[in-house]
Amino acid sequence: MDHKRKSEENAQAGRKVHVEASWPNKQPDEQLDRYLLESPQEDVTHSDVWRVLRIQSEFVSGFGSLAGLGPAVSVFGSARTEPESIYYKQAYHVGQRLAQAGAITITGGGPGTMEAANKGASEAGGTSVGLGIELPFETGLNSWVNRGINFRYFFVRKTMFVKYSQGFIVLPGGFGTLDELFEALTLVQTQKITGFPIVLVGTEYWGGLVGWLTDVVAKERTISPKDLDLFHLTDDPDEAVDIVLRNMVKDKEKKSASRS
Ligand SMILES: CC(C)=CCNc1ncnc2c1ncn2[C@@H]1O[C@H](COP(=O)(O)O)[C@@H](O)[C@H]1O
Repeated sequence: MDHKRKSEENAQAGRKVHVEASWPNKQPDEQLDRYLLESPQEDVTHSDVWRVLRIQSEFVSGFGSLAGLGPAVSVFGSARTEPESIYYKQAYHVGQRLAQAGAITITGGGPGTMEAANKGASEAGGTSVGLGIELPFETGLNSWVNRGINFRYFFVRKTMFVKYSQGFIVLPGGFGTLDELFEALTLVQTQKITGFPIVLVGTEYWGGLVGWLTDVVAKERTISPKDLDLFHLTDDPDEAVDIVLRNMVKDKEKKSASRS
């Protein structure tokens, strides 16, 4: 996928891409997230203290940019999914359906499944958010993001997905996707977030993991058997969208009832 060419085409077509750096004076080759996670050495201990202020500022600018975003759903999946893949088509469909329903699509702003969901949302006239991450192999935001923010710290960015969406739809993916999935599951399990639907799309892909969670993890009681109800599993992207949209309506009704 030639992203540069796509960006130029988008620019010519007049598509507006609003990108905000979450930290001013951004130096793309500086991998702050990596430095932060390195073991402390005598001479860098003090810079860790300053780093806290940078992290704080990334939270502040993320919250500032996304405040009042509106109803949104985060869509996750592999950065490596090819456009010919069924998962790419499904993610596109998810983005499209969300936009048609007036919901915002949030992704990691990268290639593959993220690009597909952003493309579906953007082509259906919806708000297509990309929460990009600075990586050593810079890929940049995909061309279908029409509201983009760049982050340096994965953990700051992950907070934004949870805080500004009302559900997760998770297509097949690798470590990044699994990280996002399990963070959400842990937050729901520990009731840090409530009424938050998590839908896995792709029974063949996720079946092994779900089987292991059921036959080993729940059986060994390292999770409660009822924790298996914290997520849905489907092959149908429409069903995935319906689950999160239904939950959004329920949530809205609950909030307005508690106000009256
Ligand atoms: C080709 C390649 C690896 C590009 C990396 N470019 C990326 N850009 C933005 N978010 C990403 C990227 N890689 C991983 N992520 C994050 O991790 C998830 C995908 O990771 P994975 O490919 O399943 O493990 C995404 O939902 C996203 O939030």
